[in-house]
Amino acid sequence: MPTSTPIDIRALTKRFGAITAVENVTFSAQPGRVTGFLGPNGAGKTTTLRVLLGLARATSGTATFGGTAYAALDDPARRVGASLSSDVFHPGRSGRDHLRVLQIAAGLDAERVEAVLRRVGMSDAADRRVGGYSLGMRQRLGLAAALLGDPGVLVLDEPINGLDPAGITWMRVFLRELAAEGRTILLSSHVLSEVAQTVDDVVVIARGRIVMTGALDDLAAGVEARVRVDAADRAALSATLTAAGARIDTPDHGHLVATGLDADAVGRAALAAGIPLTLLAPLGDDLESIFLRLTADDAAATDTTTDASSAFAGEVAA
Ligand SMILES: Nc1ncnc2c1ncn2[C@@H]1O[C@H](COP(=O)(O)OP(=O)(O)OP(=O)(O)O)[C@@H](O)[C@H]1O
Repeated sequence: MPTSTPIDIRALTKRFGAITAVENVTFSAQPGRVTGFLGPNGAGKTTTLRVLLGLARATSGTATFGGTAYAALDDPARRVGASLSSDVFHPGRSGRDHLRVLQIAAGLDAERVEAVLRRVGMSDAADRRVGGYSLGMRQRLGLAAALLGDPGVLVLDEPINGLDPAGITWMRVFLRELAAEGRTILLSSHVLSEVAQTVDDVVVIARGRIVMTGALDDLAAGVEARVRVDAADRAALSATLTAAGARIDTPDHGHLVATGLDADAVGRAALAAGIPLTLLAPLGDDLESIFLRLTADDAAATDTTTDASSAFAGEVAA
């Protein structure tokens, strides 16, 4: 059984000259769980992971494995496995040779190469040149490399990016299995829906700052319902829904949007007031829409962002 430790990121800030890539980021990832580190492109995910893996230096704050920085780990290859999207594979080298080079450099047994090839289902393709691999095969090879030292902690940058549906299912089952073995798994993604069925916990980052941490369920649980609704007598509908406790927002696609009541409550309020509805459609309560509202690029869209984040049951930083 590999030795597993939590990942602890505390008050991490990383600046590149005038650019602040990551600001005061704090979160942890626990053993036995898959933690999704989620945010749009450029949000600061890769920078955070690079600091964690000792590939970049923090401007301030710490990123450790149970209190120990990567560079200070006794036997890093056996403790932490990583796969970064920037990893380069020599295109003329076979998958097996790529792993051999890493295995030798890390001082691991040669049999580990065959073990990880089997584990990621790449034994048959192992003698082919990496240059001819599909993106899915490269992802598997990256994962095989991360697993060489049978580490208790896995740090994976966008492991699902570019996979086809069968590949996503395979990766999901595999990562769940690795977590069930007690490993700490931190994976980044810019698409929540791709990892929603894989992760236990989520850490959402936008513009270098954490906007939400908690269990995946917290993401959906605290968000106010929104309903697109309309009636021939829009003024009467608006007054009725306001009286029932909804806020009526700017028209969406030319219709009213009621926030704070779900579709059932909106329908009942209209019925009680004798207002025939011409439209009643729940809005934006699928996970991806919530994620997009939370990470909206337009920082001034704080109406949605603040409303949504302040309602989270999980720990929230504005
Ligand atoms: N070496 C660097 N020098 C200058 N700016 C950088 C450097 N590395 C990253 N940045 C900037 O820091 C910010 C965060 O980038 P980062 O790559 O960490 O985001 P990300 O969330 O991983 O996005 P992506 O998925 O696109 O890689 C971006 O504005 C990026 O341009």
